[in-house]
Amino acid sequence: MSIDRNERPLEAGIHTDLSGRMTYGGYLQLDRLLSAQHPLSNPPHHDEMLFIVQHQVAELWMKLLGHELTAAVEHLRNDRVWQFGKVAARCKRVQEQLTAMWAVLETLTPSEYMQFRDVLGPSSGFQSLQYRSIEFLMGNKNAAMLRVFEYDPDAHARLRAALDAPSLYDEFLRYLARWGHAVPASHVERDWTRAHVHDPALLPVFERIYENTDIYWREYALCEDLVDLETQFQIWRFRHLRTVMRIIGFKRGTGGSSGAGFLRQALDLTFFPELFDVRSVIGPTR
Ligand code: HEM
Ligand SMILES: N[C@@H](CC(=O)c1ccccc1NC=O)C(=O)O
Repeated sequence: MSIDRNERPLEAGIHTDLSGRMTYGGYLQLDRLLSAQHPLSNPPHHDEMLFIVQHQVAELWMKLLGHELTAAVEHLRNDRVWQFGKVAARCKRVQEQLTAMWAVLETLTPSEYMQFRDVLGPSSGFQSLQYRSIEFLMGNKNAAMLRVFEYDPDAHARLRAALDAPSLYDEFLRYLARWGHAVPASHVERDWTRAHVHDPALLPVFERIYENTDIYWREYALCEDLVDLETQFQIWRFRHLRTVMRIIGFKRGTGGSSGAGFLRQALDLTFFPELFDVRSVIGPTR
C-alpha cells in the first residue's frame, strides 16, 4: 500500500496520454499568462515580481468585475431583478478579493519600493482602462479621463463607449420609472456622458421604498445591492490610499498627480448619493 510511503497512487482512470488533447495549461493559456511577468529592474529586484503580480491579479479580478457589472446593467435594463441580484452578489465577492489584496502589497517596504520605482517612468494605475471603465459603468463619468488614453486609440474607443452608455444607476432609475415610481423625467432620458449629480427630487422616491419595504421589497433589495457595491468600491479606494501613504508617504505619483492628496479626493466621489441621503429623511414607520 503506497499510502504507507506517504504517496497517493494514480487511479486507473486518470488520463495520462494528453498529447493533442485539451489540457489544464492549454485551456487556461498558462504559457501566455505565466510568461508575462518581466521585471525591468537590472539586476532584477526581488520585490518587483510582487508588484507586477499584484497588479496583474487585480486586473484579472477587474476583468471579471467589468464582465459581471455589464451583465448586471443588462439585467436591470430587461427587468430581470432576480438575475441582477445573483450577479451583484458575485460582484461583491470579487470586490472583497480586490480589497483583501492590499494586505499582500503592504508587505513591500518603502525602501524596497524606492529601489525599483524609477523603472515605472510615468506609468500609473491612473492609466488602468479597466478601472476607469468600471467607474464609468457604475456612474462616475468624467470625460476628461479620456485624454489619458489618447495614446491608445482602441482603449480610447472602448472608454468612450462606456462614457456614452447609461450607467448602472441610470438603468436603475429607469427601472424604477418603468415600475411606477416618480422618477423625474430628467433621469429617464439625459446626456449619459455626464456624471450623475445629487438630486433632492429623487429622495421622495427612495423614502417611499425604504418606508414601505414590505410592499417594495424588490426595489429595496436592489437599492441595498447598490449600496453594497458603492461601499465596497469606497473601501477599495480607502485601502489604496492607506497603502500608498504607507509605501510612498506624500510623494508625488508617477502618473503626475500630487499623490495621496489626489487619491483622497476620490473618497468624496459618490455613485448613488441619494441612496445614502435617504436615510437622513426616513422617519419611524408602523
Ligand atoms: C506601491 C503601490 C502603489 C502606489 C505607491 C500607488 C500610487 C498611486 C498614486 C500616487 C496614484 C495617483 C496617480 C499618480 O499620480 O500616479 C495612483 C492611482 C491609481 N492606482 Fe495606484 N498605487 C499602488 C498600487 C496600485 C495597485 C496594486 C493598483 C491596482 C490595480 C492600483 C491602481 C490604481 C488606480 C486604479 C489609480 C487611479 C485612481 C483614481 O483615479 O482615483 N494602484 N496610485
Ligand atoms: N503611481 C505609483 C506607481 C504605481 O503604483 C504603478 C505604476 C505602474 C503600474 C501600476 C501602478 N500602480 C498604481 O498606480 C507611484 O507613484 O509610485
